[in-house]
Amino acid sequence: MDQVFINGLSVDAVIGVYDWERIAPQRLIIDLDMGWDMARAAAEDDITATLDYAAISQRIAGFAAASSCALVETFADRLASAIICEFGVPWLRLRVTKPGAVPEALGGVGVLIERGARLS
Ligand SMILES: Nc1nc2c(c(=O)[nH]1)N=C([C@H](O)[C@@H](O)CO)CN2
Repeated sequence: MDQVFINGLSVDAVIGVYDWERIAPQRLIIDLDMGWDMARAAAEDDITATLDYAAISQRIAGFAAASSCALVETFADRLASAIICEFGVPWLRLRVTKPGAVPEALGGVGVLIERGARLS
C-alpha cells in the first residue's frame, strides 16, 4: 500500500495528568503514516487526488491547539478519528511523542496507534 507521511511535526497542546500540566501548553511531536492509493494522483499529477500533507499538518496543529486531554492515549485516539473522518484515510499509524515528560528518556515517551484497515 502506498503511504503519505508526516514526520516530526511539532505542535503545542495542553496535555497531562498533573495540575501543573494544565496551566500551559507542552510540545508534542507527531509522526503519521497514512495509507493511500496514489496511482491516480501520480498519473494525473493532481493534488486533489491525494492526501495533502500540508493541509493535514495544519489540521493537526489546530487540533492540538484546541485540545486539553490528560493522556496522550486520548489525544492520539481523537486525532486519529478526526483524520480518518475528515480526510477519508483508510488506515493510519500515529505516533505521539511527549519529549519532555521523562527527561532520562532521550528519545521521548508516548504512544503508537494504528487505526483502520490496510489496503492491499
Ligand atoms: N501511558 C501514559 N503514561 C503517562 C502519561 C500518559 O499520558 N500516558 N502521562 C503522564 C504525565 O502526564 C507525564 O507526562 C508528566 O511527566 C505520566 N504517564
